[in-house]
Amino acid sequence: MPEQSNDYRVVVFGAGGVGKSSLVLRFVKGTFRESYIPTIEDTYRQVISCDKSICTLQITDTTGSHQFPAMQRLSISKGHAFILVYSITSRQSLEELKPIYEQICQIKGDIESIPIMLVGNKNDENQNREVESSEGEAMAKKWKCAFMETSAKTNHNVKELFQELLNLEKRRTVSLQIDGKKSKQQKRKEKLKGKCVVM
Ligand SMILES: Nc1nc2c(ncn2[C@@H]2O[C@H](COP(=O)(O)OP(=O)(O)OP(=O)(O)O)[C@@H](O)[C@H]2O)c(=O)[nH]1
Repeated sequence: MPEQSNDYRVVVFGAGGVGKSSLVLRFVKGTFRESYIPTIEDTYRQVISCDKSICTLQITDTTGSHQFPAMQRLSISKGHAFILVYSITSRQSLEELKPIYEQICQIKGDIESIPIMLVGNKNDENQNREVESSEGEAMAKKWKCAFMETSAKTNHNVKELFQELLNLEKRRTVSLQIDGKKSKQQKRKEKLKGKCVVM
């Protein structure tokens, strides 16, 4: 977990209607609503145990609207980890994640040190599928992040999604500690290798 803070800030991004609020509400409150109420921005707190201590997971559910670029930049700056959500029923929603990913790269720099999950939600809607799992996986590989398909409706992989994000953070912390012992030249080489690529 980041030093000097007991809050671990996770920011959820994605196009309007992909199910960001539904995933967060399913995780935090265990509920699901069929109706669609667009979000401006909501923040939820969940107490979790990490190793032998307690910390707070602060989850920011952002708007799917493109009207608030300053809010988006601020959320990226403050975030420790990111969940990028598209709907498997909308290829467009996957496309819309690209500029968000690019902006995370620009603001955060060394992208490989940031826990990011690419999430294909609504996987209960297989009959309306526009994006194959293999395409999500390929994108995640390109973006050097982890990938999962979920359904906020059926509760498929929702807890696992947040758990995996925390696992990524844990692995990152360990690798940063190991990294501390590497030579400057080796670190530079690895940094160059970790540059962001957008398809
Ligand atoms: N079938 C199915 N529908 C879902 C799922 N997740 C969300 N929905 C539905 O999709 C619609 C939009 O869900 P939201 O969670 O409000 O989407 P959002 O991404 O937060 O939307 P914005 O607030 O506009 O950014 C609602 O009608 C939900 O019931 C899912 O996993 N499966």
